[in-house]
Amino acid sequence: MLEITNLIKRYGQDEPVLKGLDLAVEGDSVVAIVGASGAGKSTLLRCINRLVEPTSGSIRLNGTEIINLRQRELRRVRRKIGMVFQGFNLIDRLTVMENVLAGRLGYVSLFQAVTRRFPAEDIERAFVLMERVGIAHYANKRADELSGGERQRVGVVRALMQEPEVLLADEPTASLDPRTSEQIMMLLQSLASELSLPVLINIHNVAQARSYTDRIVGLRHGTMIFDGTPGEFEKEALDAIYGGIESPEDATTTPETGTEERETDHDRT
Ligand SMILES: Nc1ncnc2c1ncn2[C@@H]1O[C@H](COP(=O)(O)OP(=O)(O)OP(=O)(O)O)[C@@H](O)[C@H]1O
Repeated sequence: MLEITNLIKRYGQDEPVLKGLDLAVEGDSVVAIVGASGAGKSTLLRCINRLVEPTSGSIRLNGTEIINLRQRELRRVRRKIGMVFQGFNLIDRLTVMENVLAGRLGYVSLFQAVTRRFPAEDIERAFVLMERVGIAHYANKRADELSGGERQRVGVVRALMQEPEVLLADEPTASLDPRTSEQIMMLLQSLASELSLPVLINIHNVAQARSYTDRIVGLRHGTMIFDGTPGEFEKEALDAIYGGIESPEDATTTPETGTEERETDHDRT
């Protein structure tokens, strides 16, 4: 379980970007974090893995306080926090398998890492996960030979190789076409439930947030102003979060479209 209490983040002397957030996320819950540009969504995710240093508050992952951990303990806890990125963050010249195994770097010795001698169980786990997301046949291909959707599947498997206790996804579908985006959202949703893994997804596409998550958290200027189910996320919440301006994605994609796609594509993911 991830428990965030009174989280404040201030960059320099500026006005705080996160103004005392409270959020608790249980295993296998998929939470969308929505909000206008600059609302603090990325800062929130980055505070959780301490890529950004929180100013104050508490972030506990299955009982371990993350704030104030020193380097060594922080490295250990970071292994438990998987991250999926908008731009995939793969190493292009390496193969899919090599990229996937990078998820184990926090667990193996420097010698094993440098000589690429990963334990057999790591390689086996890599194949199981790659099979699961449909990229096992690309294991020996270079990462830059894959499509965007395939590259994001590599990113997801790399994160899962860490055996994470929480998965953070920062705009994981923003670089993908609508259909591929929905497949990735569906995949994250199914993996959360299969692995009992809480997943937090920063997302601009409100329709996809509604269709593929269990809970939506809305931020405005660093304050949580909505926390509810997709069914409760109606015009009033949208107006409060986006100041009455309909988000562009919501105008072009309806939640119903998402539902149809989900049924059609069910077997693929
Ligand atoms: N390293 C930084 N130094 C100073 N200010 C920052 C830094 N990173 C982010 N900010 C500011 O913090 C605020 C929140 O940024 P953040 O990236 O968390 O928002 P966001 O909701 O993720 O936006 P977007 O949807 O555009 O990615 C913005 O005003 C931004 O300019």
